[in-house]
Amino acid sequence: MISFLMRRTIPRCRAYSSQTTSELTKVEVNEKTGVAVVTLNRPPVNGLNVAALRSLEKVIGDLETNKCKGLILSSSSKNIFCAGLDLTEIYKPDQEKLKSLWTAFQDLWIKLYGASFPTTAALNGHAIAGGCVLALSCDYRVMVPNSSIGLNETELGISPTAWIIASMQNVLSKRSVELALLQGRIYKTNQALEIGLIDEIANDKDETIKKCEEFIAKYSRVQSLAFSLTKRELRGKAISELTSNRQGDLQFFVDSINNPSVQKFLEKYLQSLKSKKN
Ligand SMILES: CCCC/C=C/CC(=O)SCCNC(=O)CCNC(=O)[C@H](O)C(C)(C)COP(=O)(O)OP(=O)(O)OC[C@H]1O[C@@H](n2cnc3c(N)ncnc32)[C@H](O)[C@@H]1OP(=O)(O)O
Repeated sequence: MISFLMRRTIPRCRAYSSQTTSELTKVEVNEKTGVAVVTLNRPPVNGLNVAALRSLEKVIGDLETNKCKGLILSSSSKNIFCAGLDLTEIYKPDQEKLKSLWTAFQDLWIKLYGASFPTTAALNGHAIAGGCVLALSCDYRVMVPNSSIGLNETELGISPTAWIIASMQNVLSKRSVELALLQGRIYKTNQALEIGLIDEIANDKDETIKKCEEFIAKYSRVQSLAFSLTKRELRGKAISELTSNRQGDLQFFVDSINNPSVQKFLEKYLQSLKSKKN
């Protein structure tokens, strides 16, 4: 069943004993449970460029084909889950690359949000903007202390589009979504737990994975077909709204990014990230 993931086999004593590694996304499947740990691997911050988005999308597609029992999305970084879209791809962007970036992000969201198996995010660190979208696209989120999570797009001058809002509305109260999005607010771990943006806190990365495994195990008695049909009923509307308006959604993003005031802000923002070290 999971033979496609077994090209590089590691010793049986490990719980997760079959694995493939691409440069950008590492996959380890527990042969006993069929649960896959998928690790984002684009140092330093797992910035999402086209290749990273496509790599993750392909992995999820393969897991779907191979009837995976559950997904744990993790990161190879010590303290960052994902810092969102690669800012260097949206500052002074090449227009074709910009379109490919958003199209790849749409494709990934459709696969992850609509996955027919339980999905979890083991947040071993910050999950900002697109990183938060990845977490919100999963069914469950566990985060380590002293990290941050949220959608800061309005701070950057970009307005979140309908499917991103839908992902947040799936998790938070209407009031919390309004406050979070209109303020472009980033939450610390304990605040995120309070409003329901994450489901649990874990002490460290290993514990995030353990808690995600426990969550997925709760579905062991649920019929796969019933699970996927129910998820489709719950999430299908948001997905079909995007699939029927892909071009409009893309144009909105491209226009937002090309807005001179957004470009001006991105320039300062990138400088401020760089100057933190000095
Ligand atoms: C309608 C639109 C809705 C959805 C759209 C989504 C758009 C996005 O996702 S835009 C991306 C927004 N992301 C952010 O605002 C996050 C920015 N980064 C941070 O806040 C911090 O880096 C961090 C909290 C994630 C981590 O902080 P830490 O102190 O550990 O590391 P840094 O020194 O800040 O970063 C290391 C290194 O990485 C560069 N970098 C950080 N984030 C990004 C990024 N998103 N893309 C590309 N590069 C990034 C940062 O500049 C540093 O680079 P140098 O080592 O070269 O200085």
